[in-house]
Amino acid sequence: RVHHHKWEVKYQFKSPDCFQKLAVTINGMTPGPTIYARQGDTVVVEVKNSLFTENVAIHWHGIRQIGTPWSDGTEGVTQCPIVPGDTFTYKFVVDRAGTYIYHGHYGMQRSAGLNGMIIVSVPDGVTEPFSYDYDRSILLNDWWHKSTYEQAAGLNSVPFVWIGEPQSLLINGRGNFNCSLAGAGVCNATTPDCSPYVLTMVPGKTYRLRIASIASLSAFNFELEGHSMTIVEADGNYVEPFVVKNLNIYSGETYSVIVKADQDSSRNYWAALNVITRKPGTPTGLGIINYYLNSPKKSPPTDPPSGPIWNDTTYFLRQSQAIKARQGYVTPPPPTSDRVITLLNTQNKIDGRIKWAMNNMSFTLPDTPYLVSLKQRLHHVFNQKPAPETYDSKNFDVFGVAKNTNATSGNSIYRLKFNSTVDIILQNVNTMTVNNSETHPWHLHGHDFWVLGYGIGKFDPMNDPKKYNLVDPIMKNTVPLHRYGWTALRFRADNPGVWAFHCHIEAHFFMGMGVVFEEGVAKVGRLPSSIMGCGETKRFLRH
Ligand SMILES: O=C1O[C@H]([C@@H](O)CO)C(O)=C1O
Repeated sequence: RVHHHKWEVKYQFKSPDCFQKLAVTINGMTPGPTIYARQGDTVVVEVKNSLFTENVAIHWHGIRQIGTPWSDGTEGVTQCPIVPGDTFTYKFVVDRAGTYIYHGHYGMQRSAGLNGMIIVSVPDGVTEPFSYDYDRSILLNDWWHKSTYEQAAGLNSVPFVWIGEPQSLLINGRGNFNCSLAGAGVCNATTPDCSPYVLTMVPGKTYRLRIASIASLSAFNFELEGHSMTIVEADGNYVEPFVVKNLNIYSGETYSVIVKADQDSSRNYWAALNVITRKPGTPTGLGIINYYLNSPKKSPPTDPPSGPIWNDTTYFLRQSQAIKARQGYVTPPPPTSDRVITLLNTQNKIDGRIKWAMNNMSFTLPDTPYLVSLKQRLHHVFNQKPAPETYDSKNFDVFGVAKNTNATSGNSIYRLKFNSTVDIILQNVNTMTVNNSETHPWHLHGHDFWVLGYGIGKFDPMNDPKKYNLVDPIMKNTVPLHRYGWTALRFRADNPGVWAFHCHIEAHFFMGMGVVFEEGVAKVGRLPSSIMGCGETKRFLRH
């Protein structure tokens, strides 16, 4: 089956947390419309850019784009941006059931509201390894009142202006800012835009909740007061079920949890969204679990859950380590890898601006998308020197304030041997601030990777690999790198194309926290001319 969607991307005034802001919308909505499809279907999305003064690109997060690398929607990597007034058609196959998201991948538009969910159901005749009565989706986000334009300009200015903590946390696009703090600006506490999200549950029934985070900065803890959750899916892969009181979810991750409406049906409960891993500066985001026949407006009689202590890294690490592939659905990783790339994550200062660098290279996008320059062999449009494979680990103190030595900006990439097995060791450290390390959710385009292990402190290449889970590791596309920690991943470079791998914090990617992998680009089919038009790609349009 083929699903056709026609989307118009434009600015509209929205008040998701009662405070009015210009948001980037799809057909007037933020979050945008949910895409529903069945495994194996083709999705076609015609995107018209009606922003007038800004480019657009949309990434289908978790969809591997096998055979369609030009539809990945990564501006500067897989396509030229869609210029104002133009229409671009994305076409791809959703080859695996699961919960996915989509979002803008140009500038910081994801943060301005350009995001939504993709729900892929199992093919007819296939049953899932868990059962439920109802299927519901919950998209989590953080929200600022300043325009993302202003935020991006600040991040690029000397002196550097940080975006700060969000004003609100949104559950399915709804938050509740205290209008008495609004100062200048329009704030209306009674607008229907910001009435809290209500999840109505029928007593005794079982719910599958598909929970995704599209947050720009925050890591979240999501709790359904009084109800435990059984985690059964992560990033489109089945999880060996385990029960949690609350879910730690990092930007770019998706989960399915099973929840039973088995509590006191005479009252309602809170759905609570709290910030973790950064010192919270934002009130708890609140929704209502409404037991059927109570009024959805009836406030729960209890205080909302305040979440775990924000810096309880042990707790976050334990939940990450508990996620295993479901028995019967395990794809074991290759036992060894052909190449190990170690990526040191540092905060740096370059030309007076704060940046993030991987092995001392802060990533910048070239004017000509890599997919075109690599396929057409335009060797002069980006630095051909391979990106740095590792860092000087012997002389690096991961707990000390970053010394900021020798960092530069660059657009070199990693070229991977087609079909080879690659290990990535992400190494976190202290930032440029004393006693501070930040959690970074890393997202890989075009693949799932096996999550081999996590640890705290400096990765030990002699001993830590002995503790890798090579038996039943989960496969994911987004994974947290915990504070002062390391995360080890393995993937097969088996998808011809050019793929970004980056921190899913919008501001951090903007500040250079990413790398690019190329594999098998010679095997990529004829590139559609619709991805061209910018930089050196213009020469291929002159016929
Ligand atoms: O990238 C970041 O910059 C700030 C801060 O470190 C400097 O202002 C912050 O909290 C980030 O996550």
